[in-house]
Amino acid sequence: MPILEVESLSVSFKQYKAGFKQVQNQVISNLSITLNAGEILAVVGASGSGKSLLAHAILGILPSNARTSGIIKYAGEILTHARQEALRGKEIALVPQSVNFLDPLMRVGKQVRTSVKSGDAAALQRRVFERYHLRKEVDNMYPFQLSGGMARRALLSTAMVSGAKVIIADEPTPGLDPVVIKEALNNFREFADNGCAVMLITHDIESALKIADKIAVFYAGTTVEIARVENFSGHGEALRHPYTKALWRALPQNDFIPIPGSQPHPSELPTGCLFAPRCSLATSECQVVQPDIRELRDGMVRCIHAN
Ligand SMILES: Nc1ncnc2c1ncn2[C@@H]1O[C@H](COP(=O)(O)OP(=O)(O)OP(=O)(O)O)[C@@H](O)[C@H]1O
Ligand code: NI
Repeated sequence: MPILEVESLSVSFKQYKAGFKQVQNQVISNLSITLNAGEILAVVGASGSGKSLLAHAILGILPSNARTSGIIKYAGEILTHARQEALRGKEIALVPQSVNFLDPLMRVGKQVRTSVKSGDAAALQRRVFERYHLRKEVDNMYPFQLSGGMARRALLSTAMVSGAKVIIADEPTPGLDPVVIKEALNNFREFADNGCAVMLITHDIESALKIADKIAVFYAGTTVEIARVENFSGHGEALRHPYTKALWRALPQNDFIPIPGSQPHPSELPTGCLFAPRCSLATSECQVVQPDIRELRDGMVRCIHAN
């Protein structure tokens, strides 16, 4: 059952160029994604591909100069701004990419306790801190007294005790030691197995493959492929999009060959397929219009040549 649906989301920012010329930078284009109850959907893609902006669009915390179009639904109903505000931190929790989201003036134990909606807040907070190896002294510390890794564990704790149905975790693990990473990933899996859902935004495809059900691959502000994790095997024969195949082959345990070229900047997106300038399959048709995302072999792909 879909718990969160994003339909044709586009996000752009007005930018001023030299000579006060205004341009509209398209940072997310026509993006659709569904998150089902019981599922972990990993979102992977290069830096600047729009992953955090998608998270912020779902939570309704995009900067005020962002212009958006498209529909986001939660539990089948449209997420209006008022509903986003009412559900934020309650039914939909964010593990933010930046540790600056912690309140600098509140002791971290208290911050975590205030996000508990039902049950014994003090006991839940201590239990989650223990799980993430945060000692008793940490309860009374202020964010500036924490290391980056400790702050990240406090942010994870906040989402875990919130009682949310959906957790959107934006790069939750960098800087954490492997034991804590494993703990956090297991927590996400348990959370989903209890009928909730997780969107796990990460650069770490290998970790994502261990716990996720599906992987959405982002490129230049849109999804090029959504595939089940089982498709990531061998030489990537079961994958659909040339970019996904190339990402898979670029992993150290595979061919470890980087993909030549780089992702286009939002101010200079190609008119046709966004990946065409780097794609060995590109034909003249690919230069004309951006392909729609379509179903293919129990997955989704945005490429006219994929079969
Ligand atoms: N407030 C803003 N104004 C203008 N452009 C922005 C703004 N915030 C983000 N962008 C641009 O939107 C694009 C997508 O940014 P986003 O932060 O979503 O990327 P990301 O995929 O999360 O990257 P990373 O992996 O580095 O976290 C980038 O090109 C970024 O420069
Ligand atoms: Ni990001």
